Amino acid sequence: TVIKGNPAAIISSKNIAVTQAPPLFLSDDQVLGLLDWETLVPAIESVIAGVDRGQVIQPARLVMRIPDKDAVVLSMPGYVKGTNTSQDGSPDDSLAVKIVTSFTRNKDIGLPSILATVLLYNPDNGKLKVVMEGTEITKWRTAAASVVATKHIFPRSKESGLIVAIMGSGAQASIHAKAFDANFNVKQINIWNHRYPGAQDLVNKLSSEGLKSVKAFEHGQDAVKEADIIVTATYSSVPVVKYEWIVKRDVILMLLEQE
Ligand SMILES: NC(=O)C1=CN([C@@H]2O[C@H](COP(=O)(O)OP(=O)(O)OC[C@H]3O[C@@H](n4cnc5c(N)ncnc54)[C@H](O)[C@@H]3O)[C@@H](O)[C@H]2O)C=CC1
Ligand SMILES: O=C(O)C1=NCCCC1
Repeated sequence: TVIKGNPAAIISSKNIAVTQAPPLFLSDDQVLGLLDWETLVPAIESVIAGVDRGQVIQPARLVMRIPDKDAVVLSMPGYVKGTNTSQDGSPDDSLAVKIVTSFTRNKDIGLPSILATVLLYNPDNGKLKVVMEGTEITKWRTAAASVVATKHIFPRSKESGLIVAIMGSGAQASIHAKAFDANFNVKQINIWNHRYPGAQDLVNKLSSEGLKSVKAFEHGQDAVKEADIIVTATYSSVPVVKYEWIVKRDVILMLLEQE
């Protein structure tokens, strides 16, 4: 796809929708090129604050299960009343629908379990502006929300030398390791997976990407016992962390759940 102009500017501009221009298509790679923690974390922070101020419309998501495929389809519309003005001087309201598919057997064919599409509309007339693959933005957004939660509700989040334990070694485990490494003063990241080689593979991948002090653990209890921050990112139907494993008195626990 050839994008004329800066995709970020096109997305935030309303002019594209006023004309008869067809929707822009953005691939995951193109979306990835627009994502960074410095922009995303404050954006998520501001939208969560907007919920409190009544600036966000976000109905409960529609969940469709397909039991014979171990699959779920989630439909998530959302509207955010803008507070700033965009380049053309009008408020930067946003109207979008995200559709997520969760096919847990996808690992067998080398596809992510969670795939997503985001449809972005002109908030004043409902015209479709952008169709984007939403798998990367979904990964990043989820981890950014964990960062925001940690910043605001974990009193020790500004401490240095934090230990993060991550249960799972898939897409969310990986992006949470990167998010916590980039946004907090982390001393060590412990990775546990129900299949140990998965934890080792993720440690190798993160280390090769420059993360320091990432360690694989064979037993969940060992991974969490010194942890300040614990993230569970698995498809397990039973708890992967036991209360009695947690040694420190003030720990933040983030549970990423399948519907
Ligand atoms: N990928 C995303 O953007 C988001 C994912 N989530 C949720 O986070 C969780 C993990 O998702 P992903 O990392 O994307 O999936 P993934 O398929 O990439 O990783 C799944 C992880 O769960 C482990 N696992 C699978 N079955 C297990 C079992 N029975 N017991 C223990 N561990 C098991 C796998 O070994 C792997 O480490 C899911 O519950 C998902 O719904 C939530 C929000 C966004
Ligand atoms: O995007 C989200 O929110 C998701 N929630 C749970 C399943 C994966 C995506």
